[in-house]
Amino acid sequence: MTDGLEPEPAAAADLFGEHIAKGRQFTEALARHGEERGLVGPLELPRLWTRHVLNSALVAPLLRPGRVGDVGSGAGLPGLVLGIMRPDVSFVLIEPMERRVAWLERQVDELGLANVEVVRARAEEAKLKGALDQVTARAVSALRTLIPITAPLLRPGGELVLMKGAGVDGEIGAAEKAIRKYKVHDAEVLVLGEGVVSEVTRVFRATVG
Ligand SMILES: C[S@@+](CC[C@H](N)C(=O)[O-])C[C@H]1O[C@@H](n2cnc3c(N)ncnc32)[C@H](O)[C@@H]1O
Repeated sequence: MTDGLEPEPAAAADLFGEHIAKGRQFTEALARHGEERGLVGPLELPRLWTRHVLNSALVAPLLRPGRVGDVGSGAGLPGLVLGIMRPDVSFVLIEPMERRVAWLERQVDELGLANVEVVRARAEEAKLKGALDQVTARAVSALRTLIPITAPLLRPGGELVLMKGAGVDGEIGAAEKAIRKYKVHDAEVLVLGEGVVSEVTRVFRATVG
């Protein structure tokens, strides 16, 4: 057990299923090294499971076998959590900051995630245009600026799976121009985890092209 880390919530084993050992390994590594590496603030340890790891884990059932990009993975949220939970999906974690990339690569190695690749780049400069089936992102930017950097990575008919806060409806209103420009359609807001975790996760899901 790592000092200050929230005890593992009951929902963790249910959500991770057979992958719970790796879920614990990643969460404990983040609790141990996250602060010194500037990945999570000290105040996050008592809510690392619920607010960060389980919140990310709730997205796993939305993914389909194929190639999924996680833009701005940072500490590996949601990319590494999803990589652990969905070995049937190929992930590419797109992150520009060198020390975060080093962390992600080390975790991929230590967790033995053969399905996860790390690319050091800003999304708009990554050589992945039109290459992905789905794109995830969490806490990167508002939809107005997030859609222009994520939508071009998708193949026609690919899907945005963007984790958002309670202000998502306002973000959608402000993103109208980008939604039209990037041919974003069939958009919906999913509320995940009600009755399962203390903080629900909202996802803006939409098809592009
Ligand atoms: C606030 S952090 C969130 C990290 C992680 N997704 C999370 O939920 O904890 C935002 C991350 O997005 C990355 N980022 C910012 N702009 C980006 C861009 N244009 N393309 C890819 N990543 C970007 C930053 O380097 C940073 O790691």
